[in-house]
Amino acid sequence: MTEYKIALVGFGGVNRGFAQLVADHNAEWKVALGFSVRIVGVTDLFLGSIVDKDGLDAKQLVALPTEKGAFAQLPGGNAEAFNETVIKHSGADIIAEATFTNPVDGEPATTFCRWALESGIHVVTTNKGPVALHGAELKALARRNNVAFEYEGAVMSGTPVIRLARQALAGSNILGFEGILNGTSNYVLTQMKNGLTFNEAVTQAQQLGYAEADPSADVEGFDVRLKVVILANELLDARLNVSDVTCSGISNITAQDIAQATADGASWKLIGCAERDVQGSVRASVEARLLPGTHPLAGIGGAINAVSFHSELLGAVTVSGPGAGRIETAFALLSDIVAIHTVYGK
Ligand SMILES: NC(=O)C1=CN([C@@H]2O[C@H](COP(=O)(O)OP(=O)(O)OC[C@H]3O[C@@H](n4cnc5c(N)ncnc54)[C@H](O)[C@@H]3O)[C@@H](O)[C@H]2O)C=CC1
Ligand SMILES: N[C@@H](CC=O)C(=O)O
Repeated sequence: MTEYKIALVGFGGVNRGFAQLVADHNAEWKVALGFSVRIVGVTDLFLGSIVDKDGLDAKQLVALPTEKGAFAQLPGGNAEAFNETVIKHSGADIIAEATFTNPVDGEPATTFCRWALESGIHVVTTNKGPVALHGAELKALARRNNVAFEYEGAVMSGTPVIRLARQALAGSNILGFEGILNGTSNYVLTQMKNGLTFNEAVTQAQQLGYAEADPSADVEGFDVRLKVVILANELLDARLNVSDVTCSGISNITAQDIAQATADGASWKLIGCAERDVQGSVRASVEARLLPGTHPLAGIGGAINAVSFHSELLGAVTVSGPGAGRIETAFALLSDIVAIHTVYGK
């Protein structure tokens, strides 16, 4: 029986959600998935760090109070975040990287991924920064070190999009995509329709664990822009940089705009899209659009996301599911570990 030793880098909503999955489901994974997981280290800028090569108690980790330096309360824990030690020297086979997304340079998460990959350790991440801004370099680094760099949760949380398009739609000739790719902004638009103010809806999205550390990334479209870059580079063979994608958000949409749209049977949605033209160049954008009620994306509400892939052989294929959420995104880390097990396991 394979047992993966995992170190968690960042212990906010997503990695705490992953520890919860381990606490609740590790025994059944042995039977259903053919492996189990042992958490050997955790590090977090706010909480500190802890390593135990014999394995940490996942339930105890989940129950840790969100207080500065809280890991010092556990035997062997420290109030300081020894990120490099935990990544390189905890004995982990896999690093689950879930620190904040930095949309400018992807740091420090990109450095964390590099440390792991250079040390021959697999990386699973939900962080959009390293993938959108340094994806090609990190994939090459992983290949050179014969390890995996997996990031299913970087787009649409636990809803399978990247692997589905890359594997199940291989050969269909994907020409483009359009989608609702941010849970927070879709939740905000939905709650404004239900009568909340913009600020009240953003606060709710933060409480529910959907929003970025800086929620302006959600409502100004920057988060979707990273996801568009990831999907376009992955599926359209594009080499887009963030600056290639035109970008605007939803913060200018007023309660009156929403009411008018509702009266007209339409809905405002933040849409990220990209398409390849006949010359092979890819154009991409992020913007709020007023969709008629008949549009397939018009009825997607709350933190649910959806993306339609346009392919030569199938026409439109649309996938819909959770676009944010702690447990939903933690599931994406599990799906990455399953993918690693399929290739490297046994
Ligand atoms: N929450 C969600 O629904 C989704 C989140 N993501 C991405 O997953 C990642 C994690 O998300 P959440 O857990 O919700 O964020 P969070 O803000 O709850 O947790 C991030 C944690 O990283 C820690 N951290 C920040 N800088 C660090 C550093 N230099 N070293 C060590 N730890 C550091 C923070 O102290 C915090 O506890 C983010 O990149 C986010 O964009 C992706 C898909 C969905
Ligand atoms: N803040 C993001 C989280 C997932 O990427 C969102 O709301 O979609």
